[in-house]
Amino acid sequence: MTVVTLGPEGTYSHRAASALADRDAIEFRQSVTAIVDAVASEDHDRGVIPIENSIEGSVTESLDALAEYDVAVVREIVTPIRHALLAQGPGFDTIASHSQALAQCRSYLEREYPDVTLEAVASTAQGVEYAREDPSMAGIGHPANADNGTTLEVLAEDIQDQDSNATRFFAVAPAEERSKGGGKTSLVVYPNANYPGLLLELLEPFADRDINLTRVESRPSGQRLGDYVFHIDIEAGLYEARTNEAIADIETIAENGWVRKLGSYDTEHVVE
Ligand SMILES: O=C(O)C(=O)C[C@]1(C(=O)O)C=C[C@@H](O)C=C1
Repeated sequence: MTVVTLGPEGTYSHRAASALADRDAIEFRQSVTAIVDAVASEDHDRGVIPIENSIEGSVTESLDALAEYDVAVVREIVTPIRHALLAQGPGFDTIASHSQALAQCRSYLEREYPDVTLEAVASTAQGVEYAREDPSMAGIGHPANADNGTTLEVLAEDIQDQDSNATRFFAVAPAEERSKGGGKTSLVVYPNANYPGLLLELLEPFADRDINLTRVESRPSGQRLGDYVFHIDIEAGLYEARTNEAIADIETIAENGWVRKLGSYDTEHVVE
């Protein structure tokens, strides 16, 4: 099985992808959209993308890619995120990392480095690679990246704003691998409508059947201001009659738009 995820080597996405395949079966892309595209066009069997962080919330590029491409979600991987500050030495003037990682360390950075320039780059490991090439830069990423090639100094560890920092990743697969088995299901709903009580109507079919929601997120549809796509995760599988009844109700409400069933899956917690 070949897996594609966010590169270069050493990203948190790479660490999560290691739960699915050996290191030599993992390839890298520079963006989440490119990963989902590679799976939708069946260049790879699986893609691993970050979905949501406990401090910073949704990874919006991932949600938008799931609304745009027809792929299945086949597994959820939750990992702790513990960031370190890596550099050739203390004489840097710029800190580069993924925007999510910079945001997860906001308090530390404001307190310790209020005058340093923060630069958002494609991934944490990319920021660390810049620090490896340039003594005026530091990177924020997993501390294991210090020894990837040349050795960088670990200037500080555990710099995330909360010790409990964790990110949820989805393993995505080609659409025909969509599964009905699993304790959770993800849906993307575009009602293409706007009237009082629409969101309430969309959620009632779950409440009526005692189905717990684990996430509701709205993203702009891109069509017009105030028009939304809803990402809904529920604690029930597509193998259950109540899930299919609730989805049938939602399909009626969204008759002028669309409902995408991303599939059912189980959650795995990866500690390291
Ligand atoms: O840059 C990385 O290392 C990633 O895998 C991306 C990402 C994200 O997009 O949330 C993954 C986990 C952390 O929350 C920080 C960054």
